Amino acid sequence: MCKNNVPAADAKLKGAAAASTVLKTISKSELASHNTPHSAWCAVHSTDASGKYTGGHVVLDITSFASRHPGGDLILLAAGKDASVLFETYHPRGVPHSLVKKLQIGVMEKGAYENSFYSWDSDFYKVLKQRVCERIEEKGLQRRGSGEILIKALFLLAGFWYSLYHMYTQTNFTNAAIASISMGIFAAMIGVNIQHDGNHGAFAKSKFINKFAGWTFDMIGGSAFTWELQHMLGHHPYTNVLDEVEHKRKEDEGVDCKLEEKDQESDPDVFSSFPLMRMHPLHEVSWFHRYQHIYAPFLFALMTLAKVFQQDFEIVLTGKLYHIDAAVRYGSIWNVMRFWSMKIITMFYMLGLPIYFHGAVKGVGLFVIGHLAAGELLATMFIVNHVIEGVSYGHKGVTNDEGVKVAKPATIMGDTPMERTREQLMNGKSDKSTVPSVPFDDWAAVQCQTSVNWSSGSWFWNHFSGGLSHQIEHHLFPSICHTNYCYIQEVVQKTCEEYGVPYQTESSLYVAYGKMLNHLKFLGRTKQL
Ligand code: HEM
Repeated sequence: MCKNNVPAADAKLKGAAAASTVLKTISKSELASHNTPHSAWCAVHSTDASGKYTGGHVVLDITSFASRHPGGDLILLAAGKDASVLFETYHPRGVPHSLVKKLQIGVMEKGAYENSFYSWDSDFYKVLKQRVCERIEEKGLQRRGSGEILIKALFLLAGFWYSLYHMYTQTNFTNAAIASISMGIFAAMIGVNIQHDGNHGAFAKSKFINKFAGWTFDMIGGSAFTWELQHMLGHHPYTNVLDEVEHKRKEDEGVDCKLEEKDQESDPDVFSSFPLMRMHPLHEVSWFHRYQHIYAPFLFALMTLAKVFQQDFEIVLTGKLYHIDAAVRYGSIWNVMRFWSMKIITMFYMLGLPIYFHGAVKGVGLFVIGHLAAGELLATMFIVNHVIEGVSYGHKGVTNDEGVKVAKPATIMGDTPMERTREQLMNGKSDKSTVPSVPFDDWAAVQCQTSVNWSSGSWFWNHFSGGLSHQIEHHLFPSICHTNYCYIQEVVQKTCEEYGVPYQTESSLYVAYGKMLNHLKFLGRTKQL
């Protein structure tokens, strides 16, 4: 049985910040000013010893605990903000209440973060966490990665360097281009299979190995720090949510964009990665969107180039990406130096050496070909998870009985799939009172509606896609190694069925891709949704 059994971290905690007896009230701006590794505070929603939410948020000083944190310095991503989502999703076995109490230095001022879209009161996620931990134990698996992912990682790294070597040494351009495509594919596979788990703290138990695995993203030309910020503070907590900038712009223009959630955060992985596309129902339609289902597959190929040349530099130079403050990573001169050093080194072997061996035009061509192959593969496997027929968009703000704006995921047709699944569950039961009631804004239920699986349960596709084929499981359990997803999938699906929560899975990547294009076609041609 899975318990909150984490004595090691607890025992090592000596003093930290908790000595004070009178807890001070902390404002949002004061919390936000403690957003660096040298002074890191974070807010998490308040619970009692049994894990029941008691309302409001406690403030923790995690500065000195960070070096002892079993999940490594990932904890620093929480600095300066409401970290309830990270706190809940990265600890499937929970965090001891006594540890939280020891780190607590204050409480958030009344009203701060009350307007967070998610609710955590239902049993759904708690039961899911427990069952998933039990399944992993039953199967004798490690929650974080072991031999299976390590062997794959070594194979992919060897494939990348071997392809690169061939790209330099093939005198025939066609052969060099084939090697470049192969290099691009291996780079994409390293991205989804190694760096992704490493940066989520899921590749291995060792913090050092996780860091090293995460760093492979810099090795293929990206930046692990940028990725952490945009993926873990943008995409995961705010999946399929329209970006704040777009919303503000519309408001300034006096457009009633129906988006009522004023302080909503954004999902920079999905929407801002793809200009010229209408991927969210609240985006305005332009004439060219009519053809987006035709040009989308070509545009997708630019994904990695856009990230490597635009987002990486934007965030390091401005210290911000949309709503995401980068101080916790790029506030450190060492991290900035690592960023620039790795950019220079990777440009040397991915662009400089091809130019040296093949001449300027062919060298640049090979570099671009590699990126296009990587971008196309990544986007194909990723976009179908979040932009597809039947998926819900994060939040169409609805006001609850207390006058608070909360999440109610809805599809582009305006329906909430959970209403349907709940009704089906009700119809099948003679005693309706036994049907569990999961709120629409329940964190885990929202994850199940804003993500879609494909080829669920398949070991091969799970490995090939680095777990992208099990996107629902990934969003629910980002700190569990992707090699486990095909083993926990059945538990997650059954629990969803039991609680009346939607679980959408497509039979193959091919089917999912077709549905994604249909969805884009509809979005590109329909003005008002
Ligand atoms: C805010 C205060 C936090 C505290 C007090 C805390 C404490 C802990 C503790 C006690 C563990 C060991 C759990 C176990 O072995 O089951 C742990 C593991 C972990 N934590 Fe945290 N954590 C915090 C925030 C975070 C954040 C913000 C992240 C991610 C962004 C994170 C990521 C992880 C990961 C990846 C693990 C390893 C999970 C595993 O073994 O499955 N933690 N943390």
